Amino acid sequence: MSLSIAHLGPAGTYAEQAAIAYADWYANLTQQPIPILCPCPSIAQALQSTAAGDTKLSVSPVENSIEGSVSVTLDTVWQLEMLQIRQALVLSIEHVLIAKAQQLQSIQAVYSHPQALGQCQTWLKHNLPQATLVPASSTTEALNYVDEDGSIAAISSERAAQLYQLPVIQRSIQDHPDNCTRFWIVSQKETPYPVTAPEGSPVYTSLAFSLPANVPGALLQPLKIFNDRHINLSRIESRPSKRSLGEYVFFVDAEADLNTSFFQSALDELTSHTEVLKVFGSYPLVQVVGTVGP
Ligand SMILES: O=C(O)C(=O)Cc1ccccc1
Repeated sequence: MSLSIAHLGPAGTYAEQAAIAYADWYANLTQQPIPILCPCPSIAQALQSTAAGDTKLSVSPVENSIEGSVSVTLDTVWQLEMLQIRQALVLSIEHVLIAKAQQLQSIQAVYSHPQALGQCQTWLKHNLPQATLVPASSTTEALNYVDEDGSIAAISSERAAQLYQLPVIQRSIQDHPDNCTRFWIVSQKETPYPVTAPEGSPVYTSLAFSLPANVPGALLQPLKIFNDRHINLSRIESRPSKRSLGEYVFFVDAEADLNTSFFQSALDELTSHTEVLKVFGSYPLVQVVGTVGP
């Protein structure tokens, strides 16, 4: 039976592009049938479908080079303790403006996923100051609002414009040319993962913790544990604990492999300086992305 992969849908999203690129890479490496893609209405629902066992893997955006973290992915992985990150991949993102307008001045509203609106905010401010920005559940869902008279536009990909045969009025509207999003490939902890990363792929460990007390220096202790071992932290991000105002969960990506005594000793020490500590997995960042056609 083919592997099933959940992702934010409908067809045409960047999450689907990442899932297609991963599925091709996976089938090529394992000589297994190409995985089946399962579009979901939200990022949280994609992760929940894997947690519930309805899909084997999910592909979720976690961080963008312009907009930063995708909070819903962090919050959901923190909540669903049965999940484990198995791999990361990076997709290059080029946004296009889709509208039936003849000129930009006719556009009164722009719909897109909040990540895409954020990644294009400077371009939008300079080129469409009159337009209202409206969040949609995905860049593809935004295309439903593109109207015949050209007053409503959507930000999506060139690939989505081709899939749904809609006109592109402006290309490459992201605020920086090298716009990239990192995605996590996630499974249940007990699901065997048959893929071995190519030699030399960098390995990361993602974890998160809350602190035992909201006092000066409380964060310093956990950070010192990594510093003492010269473990580089490629990301540290705080999210509200949702329990009380001013209380946070810290999400950390460490450039180190969990399966070393070196990192295990850091975790042992970390346990005594944190309240709740969750390790989401140790995984390689693999260059899997080619060009995905429509
Ligand atoms: O809405 C999409 O297409 C997504 O996959 C979410 C998203 C949006 C913008 C950049 C990366 C991911």
